Amino acid sequence: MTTTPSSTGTPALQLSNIEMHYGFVRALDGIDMHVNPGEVVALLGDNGAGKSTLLKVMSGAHKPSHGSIRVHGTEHSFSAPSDASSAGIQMVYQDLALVEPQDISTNLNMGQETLRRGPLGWLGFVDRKAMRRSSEAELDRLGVRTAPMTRPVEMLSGGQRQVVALARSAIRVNGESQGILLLDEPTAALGYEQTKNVEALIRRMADAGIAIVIVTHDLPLCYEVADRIVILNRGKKVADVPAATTDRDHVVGWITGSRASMFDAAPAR
Ligand SMILES: Nc1ncnc2c1ncn2[C@@H]1O[C@H](COP(=O)(O)OP(=O)(O)OP(=O)(O)O)[C@@H](O)[C@H]1O
Repeated sequence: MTTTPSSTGTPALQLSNIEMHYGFVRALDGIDMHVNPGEVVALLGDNGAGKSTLLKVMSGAHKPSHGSIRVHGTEHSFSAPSDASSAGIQMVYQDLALVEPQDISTNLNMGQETLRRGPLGWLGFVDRKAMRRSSEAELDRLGVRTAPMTRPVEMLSGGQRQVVALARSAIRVNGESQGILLLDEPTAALGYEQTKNVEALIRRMADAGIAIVIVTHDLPLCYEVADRIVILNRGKKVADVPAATTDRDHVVGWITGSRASMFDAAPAR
């Protein structure tokens, strides 16, 4: 597992002093957070802690009221998810955003279709065989097993759908620069076996160099895949700790607020 910065020492994604207000509600209050290439960071917190808001800031869906975002060291200002996507950040939403009647290959290639050669390509005809071949190669590289490429997504199980959605994002971010994946509750509503498959895929994607942020309420998942745990409480970061050496009771204490923030100054004696 990678818990140290990349060879250049530059985080894949770095947020500094992020604030976000919804009217009078301060949903995020001075958040500093980073994720390194090849690292999995679990973002935890109770209901209303600010996790979704922070994920939306990272994915370009929300513009923060204050603060800066750097991707591989370059400062960005996202006005829309397409800006974040261009910077190599892909978000996998809980609803997965798959097109149910279309087959796996079509879903994997959505928005990046291969056109046929010659006049048919000029008319916008897609090359389904080439798309299937390249999708199979990409999935092999990620070590992903799914149903046959021609199977419509509506015929897949919940776990298989989650794998297709994750693989689609992994393929998109695995371009020239190392990508960043944001996952919103990736194992919610999955059974034991399906959860294990998704956990294994998340680890393989990280081992391929992708930086991953997971929002979850699932502590076992967090301990299974995360290198580091970041905990929010009422819009503030209260802990940023390595998963391997942090006691679960401490994590629960930070989530519920019964444990003081590790960033608060020690009380004067
Ligand atoms: N669109 C909105 N308008 C006003 N307030 C909002 C909006 N979205 C979130 N909030 C408020 O911002 C705070 C953080 O909410 P957020 O959804 O980010 O929390 P969360 O940690 O993702 O919670 P959950 O685990 O319940 O999804 C909460 O106080 C919430 O009520």
